[in-house]
Amino acid sequence: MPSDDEEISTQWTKSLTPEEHQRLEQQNTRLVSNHKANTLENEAKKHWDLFYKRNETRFFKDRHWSTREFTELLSDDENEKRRVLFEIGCGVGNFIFPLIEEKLDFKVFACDLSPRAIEILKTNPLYNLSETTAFQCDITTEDVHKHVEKDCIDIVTLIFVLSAIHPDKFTITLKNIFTVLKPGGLVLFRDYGLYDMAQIRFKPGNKIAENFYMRQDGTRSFYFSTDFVKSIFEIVGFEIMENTYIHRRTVNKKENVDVPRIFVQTKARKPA
Ligand SMILES: C[S@@+](CC[C@H](N)C(=O)[O-])C[C@H]1O[C@@H](n2cnc3c(N)ncnc32)[C@H](O)[C@@H]1O
Repeated sequence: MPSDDEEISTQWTKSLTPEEHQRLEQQNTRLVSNHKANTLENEAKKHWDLFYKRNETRFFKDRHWSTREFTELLSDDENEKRRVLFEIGCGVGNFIFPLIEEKLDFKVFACDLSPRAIEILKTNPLYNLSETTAFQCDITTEDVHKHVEKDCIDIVTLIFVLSAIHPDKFTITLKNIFTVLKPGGLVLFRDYGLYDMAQIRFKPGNKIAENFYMRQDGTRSFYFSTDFVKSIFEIVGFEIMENTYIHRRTVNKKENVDVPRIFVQTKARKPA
């Protein structure tokens, strides 16, 4: 029986069944209007803030897989200078607090579009125990440079965040990240993969653009192929170190849930 944690990494995405193909075709019969799409873009901050008002810390699980998947977060060099980590789209801290609990020796910057997420994150007792600076910021704008100097970050983590951003803004987002990284610095990326079950499940009326959808709560989600991830990182000047699909099963025996998920995981480097 697959466990909740089982992950297989591959170079391929799934092939679609005829029914899945038909569902994806049906999504094109009714697209989100331009007016609605523009409103969603202008109100992205409001929708994420309402998300955290409703869910507080209850929605995302702590990411306890991070050092297993991203061994770059571990360092065995005791003489190394303290490294600087920047968690972008940190939400309420499900990625960074497990790292702090594991006593990884980082100075941490963390930002999110939602002011409420940052407020909640700051109430976590681990916040004051660590050298963490959290701030509200839209990573698609140059505001980030008011908080973080250029060429100063060793590792940027971007975990299920780029998918929430309009694809027209992927390049500017990655340029902002490139600017704050030190030469030789890394981006660790995980996000929703092409043909993930959540993509196939969308009904007509929710598709905004190719592989980009609106959820019922007004937040949005993009589904990435590894080729697409490679192209957007390389346009900005990153070197791709790893880029793969992750096939995972989410299993909850009590609730009789056993669903396949597809993610993309990428490691990219700013040239030294
Ligand atoms: C799916 S959540 C992931 C949260 C966290 N990274 C984790 O793994 O638990 C996506 C997060 O991205 C944030 N976000 C969306 N657009 C953003 C933007 N333009 N700039 C910064 N954060 C953004 C949202 O507020 C939300 O907290």
